[in-house]
Amino acid sequence: MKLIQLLKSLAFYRTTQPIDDHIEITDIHVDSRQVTSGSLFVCIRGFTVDGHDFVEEAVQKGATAIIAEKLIKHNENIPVIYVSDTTRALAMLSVHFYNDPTNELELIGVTGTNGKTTITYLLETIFKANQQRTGVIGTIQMKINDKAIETNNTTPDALNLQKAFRKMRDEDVNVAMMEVSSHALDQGRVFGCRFDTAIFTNLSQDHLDYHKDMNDYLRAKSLLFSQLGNDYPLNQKRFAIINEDDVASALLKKSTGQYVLTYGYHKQADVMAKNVKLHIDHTSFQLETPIGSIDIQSRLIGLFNVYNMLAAASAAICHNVSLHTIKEALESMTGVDGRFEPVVVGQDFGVIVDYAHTPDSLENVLTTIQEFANKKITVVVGCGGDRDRSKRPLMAQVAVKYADEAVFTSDNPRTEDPNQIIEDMVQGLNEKETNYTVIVDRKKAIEYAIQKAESEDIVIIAGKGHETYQQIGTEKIHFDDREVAREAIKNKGNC
Ligand SMILES: CC(=O)N[C@H]1[C@@H](OP(=O)(O)OP(=O)(O)OC[C@H]2O[C@@H](n3ccc(=O)[nH]c3=O)[C@H](O)[C@@H]2O)O[C@H](CO)[C@@H](O)[C@@H]1O[C@H](C)C(=O)N[C@@H](C)C(=O)N[C@H](CCC(=O)O)C(=O)O
Ligand SMILES: Nc1ncnc2c1ncn2[C@@H]1O[C@H](COP(=O)(O)OP(=O)(O)OP(=O)(O)O)[C@@H](O)[C@H]1O
Ligand SMILES: N[C@H](CCC[C@H](N)C(=O)O)C(=O)O
Ligand SMILES: [Mg+2]
Repeated sequence: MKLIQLLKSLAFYRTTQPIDDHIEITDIHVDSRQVTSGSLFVCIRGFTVDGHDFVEEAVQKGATAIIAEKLIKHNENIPVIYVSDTTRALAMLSVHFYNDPTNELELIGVTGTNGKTTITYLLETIFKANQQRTGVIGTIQMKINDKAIETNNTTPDALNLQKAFRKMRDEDVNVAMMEVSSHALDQGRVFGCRFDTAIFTNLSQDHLDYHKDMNDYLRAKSLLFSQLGNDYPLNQKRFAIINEDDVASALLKKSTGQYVLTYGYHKQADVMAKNVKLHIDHTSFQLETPIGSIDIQSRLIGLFNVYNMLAAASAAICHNVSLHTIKEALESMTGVDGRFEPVVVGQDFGVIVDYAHTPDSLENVLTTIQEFANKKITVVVGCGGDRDRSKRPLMAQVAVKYADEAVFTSDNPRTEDPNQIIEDMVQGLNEKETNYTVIVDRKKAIEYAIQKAESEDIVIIAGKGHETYQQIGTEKIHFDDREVAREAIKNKGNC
């Protein structure tokens, strides 16, 4: 694409020299290490380094133009285009470069502290059952139809997002569901995405390393709703799908000028679960919606998953999927990678791997297990390094409150001392709360819990779910809770 053409996506800019009509842009890059000949390099000020410091490297690698927001020294032959905000410019340029791909597909965004990944996978199953071609973007991976692509972030930056949506369109995807993290909303990674539907799951404590406080965290989440398609024609309805039972629902409803569809269990809502029956191996409820009601029997466990199913069903009916198809899909879903995933090697006790890494999700998972367990519950849990420190004591409190024994261990210590992270957790406990053991080495912690388990006990290994690594320092070492648990069960030898 011609540079002069691409720059039409920017409202105002200044250039160091007149833009030559012939300059062709072959690609856009934000990382100097990835620049290829003929690219446009956009300088982004990061949390760690400043992209403006890498212009020289970008030019050496063949960048033919630079977008910057602060004065840079430059090679006279390369035009520099100055804008007031390079992050916003990146989104606009990417949308233009990839020819506005989200205008060509139905796009559903999911935000909230817990449940996003689960809901996007439920939606994928529903839309597949509806004979549509699907794309998924989120924590585990990106998926284009059945092809999985590895990603670094739950929500990629604006450039990689628009590129991914174009790839989806090239593969005839017509509906995409993506997790929209609060970090992404705060950093403008989803500027330029034309959401048709925005889902809110719930709000509870997490990420207070990044957000100043819970209000700031909620403000970031609300951006998905305030950015929801105000420029759309009336015949194309946009929906905000909101959990009525969550205290944040009132503010989020006010944040959007679009249609609102609420879902819930306790409070009166547009879409409701009635007659909920929770069992150890399945869940049943009646799904009541504005287009009718239908009985659902699902293999997902726990009330929190009823909420996830309500959210997914609500979005699906807004996208004209029939109740019959929603039922068929929800009932076919066996689970999501690393979420409440049983590890079964023929042993006579239960082992579950789950991704609970917040106080609220840990409480949900432990209270769900408590409902069915009649013998000992052991939880193996840690807290991530270089992440919200204030959730550590809260997670320890939840662990000792709902489990008979907690084994505190490491969960991606990153650049922190794992002993100190566990110390921060233990600080949350009083002298009467002694039902815990500290085993820093996660493998040994899992082995210990499994070794001690007796017939019908339940061991829940929380926090890492689908992850296949342990990040120590800046290095990622292969580690999979499910593999370690399976090995430990075999070594115990009662299966
Ligand atoms: C705190 C945070 O959000 N950081 C994100 C941010 O990185 P950063 O600001 O540190 O970037 P940086 O390293 O300073 O680089 C600045 C610029 O210089 C460029 N650069 C850098 C080095 C170089 O040699 N040349 C060069 O050009 C970089 O490409 C970049 O454009 O921008 C990067 C690119 O988009 C992200 O990958 C990165 O996410 C990091 C890996 C991260 O851990 N983020 C977490 C906190 C996060 O975003 N999590 C949420 C999910 C949370 C949840 O809901 O559970 C997510 O959406 O993933
Ligand atoms: N609706 C929910 N409410 C509370 N807890 C939930 C809910 N759904 C799932 N959980 C718990 O949270 C964990 C993470 O679920 P999931 O991966 O779907 O959430 P997420 O919002 O994508 O998380 P992340 O922000 O890390 O990407 C699950 O393993 C389960 O323990
Ligand atoms: N997306 C979450 C994942 C946390 C998972 C847990 N295993 C950890 O590393 O803290 C985060 O980045 O906070
Ligand atoms: Mg997720």
